[in-house]
Amino acid sequence: MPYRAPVATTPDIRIPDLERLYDAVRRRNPGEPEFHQAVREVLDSLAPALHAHPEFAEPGLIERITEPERQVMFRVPWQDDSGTTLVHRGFRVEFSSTLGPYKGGLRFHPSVNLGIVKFLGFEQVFKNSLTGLGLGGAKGGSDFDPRGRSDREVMRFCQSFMTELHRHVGEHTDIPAGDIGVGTREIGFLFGQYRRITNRWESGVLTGKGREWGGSALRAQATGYGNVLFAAELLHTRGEDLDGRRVAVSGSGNVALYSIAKARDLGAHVVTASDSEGCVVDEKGVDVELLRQIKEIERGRISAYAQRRGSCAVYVPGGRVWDVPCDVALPSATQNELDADAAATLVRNGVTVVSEGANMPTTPDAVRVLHSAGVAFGPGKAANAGGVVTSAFEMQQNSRRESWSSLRVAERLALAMRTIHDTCRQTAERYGAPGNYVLGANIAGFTRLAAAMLAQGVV
Ligand SMILES: NC(=O)C1=CN([C@@H]2O[C@H](COP(=O)(O)OP(=O)(O)OC[C@H]3O[C@@H](n4cnc5c(N)ncnc54)[C@H](O)[C@@H]3O)[C@@H](O)[C@H]2O)C=CC1
Ligand SMILES: O=C(O)CCC(=O)C(=O)O
Repeated sequence: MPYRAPVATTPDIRIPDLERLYDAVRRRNPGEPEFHQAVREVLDSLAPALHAHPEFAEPGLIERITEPERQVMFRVPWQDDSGTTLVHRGFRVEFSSTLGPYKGGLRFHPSVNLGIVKFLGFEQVFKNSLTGLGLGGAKGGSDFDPRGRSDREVMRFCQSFMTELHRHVGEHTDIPAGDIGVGTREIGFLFGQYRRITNRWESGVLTGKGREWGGSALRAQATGYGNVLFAAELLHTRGEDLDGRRVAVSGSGNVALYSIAKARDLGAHVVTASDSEGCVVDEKGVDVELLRQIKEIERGRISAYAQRRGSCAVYVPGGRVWDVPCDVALPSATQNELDADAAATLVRNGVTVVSEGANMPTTPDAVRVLHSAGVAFGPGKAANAGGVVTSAFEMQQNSRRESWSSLRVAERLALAMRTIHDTCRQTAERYGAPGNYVLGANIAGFTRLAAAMLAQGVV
């Protein structure tokens, strides 16, 4: 069903002028287009909620929601293997602690800047609220690129990063995890330095830890697994399932790898993967063990996959996976990787479900194309929430000194993804936009957050 964004134009003076609020956010945060985009999408969803709940129209509420509680920027000096001193920039944006301690990942990538971290932190607040768990929202990272660096260099960088970050984090304050460029290796180095500086075994200070030192079963798999479970829920609403479907996945990192593995387990045929230099098309179905060996163990490029896989796989330098015909598309690499042109191609080729493993991978114009064509669209705030949900399981295990089995975590993750799906679906219906999971996710996240903010006063 075509969806028209309900920007408030009502003369009802109790409803804030969302257009004016958006302009103010743009003015206060110049040069941060990703943050503007994330705020715009949420504000465009809110008019029905503000009409139904005049109490949420309290002056200043949306201004507070769009302004981080705290933004930390710091210098990260370190020495590479040749002894050269390099200086990077570190960030932690603690966006909201209304619903619990700040929670969200760290991204190490050359493109990281304050605006990127703010967009990710803002998204995280709504995602975490939508899960129903007691988690606030934050994000952090650095413009450091771990790619091509030795383990020792990554260790020295992480130690320097944590030497400043430790002042701001803690199991009851702010609990970082991984994101692009930050996996179990980086979390290990960060945790080691935190323990050394503070002289505390505080396992709950980071999630995504190794299994032997406080990590949860399935945390590494959880975001990809969760997104595939969410896509399956979207298919179920149409009386379909993943069995026998052709699936296109972008990326070849943590989220992409475990999306491919889970989709394959559920009988789907995954035919693509990519990195920032190109994509592979594998008509026999992506060999996830080979891909994992190349990307996670050898830390190589995806072109090596086609070389080693044989004639069924083709490497397309600079190619995009969205040109490959598929029933289900799972963008799992980075923001704004699926634009309106790619969405139109997917629609022409008969896609029925698009579910976001990455954060904000689909541009607003592309979402409009997909909605207009009746494609079921799962926004990242909902569809990739399995990662942070399993981080919350890790925190529960840490505080109780427990270690849950994979089966127990898998059952809880599946239940959480079903509940998040149903919450989005029912909220969209209740607020007059059936099938619009963007509106459903944003309003469900907003109403819980706004009610808690009103209860806690102006802070
Ligand atoms: N790791 C997690 O638990 C969660 C991650 N996410 C999101 O999922 C996405 C992927 O994150 P991870 O898999 O953890 O990171 P990763 O570092 O393991 O993998 C990132 C992948 O994206 C690819 N990539 C990066 N920039 C690209 C570009 N410009 N074009 C094409 N490919 C590009 C990289 O080659 C790599 O394959 C990000 O948007 C992240 O914010 C969301 C929720 C949780
Ligand atoms: O596990 C977490 O704390 C956060 C994961 C994350 O960064 C995300 O959901 O985007």
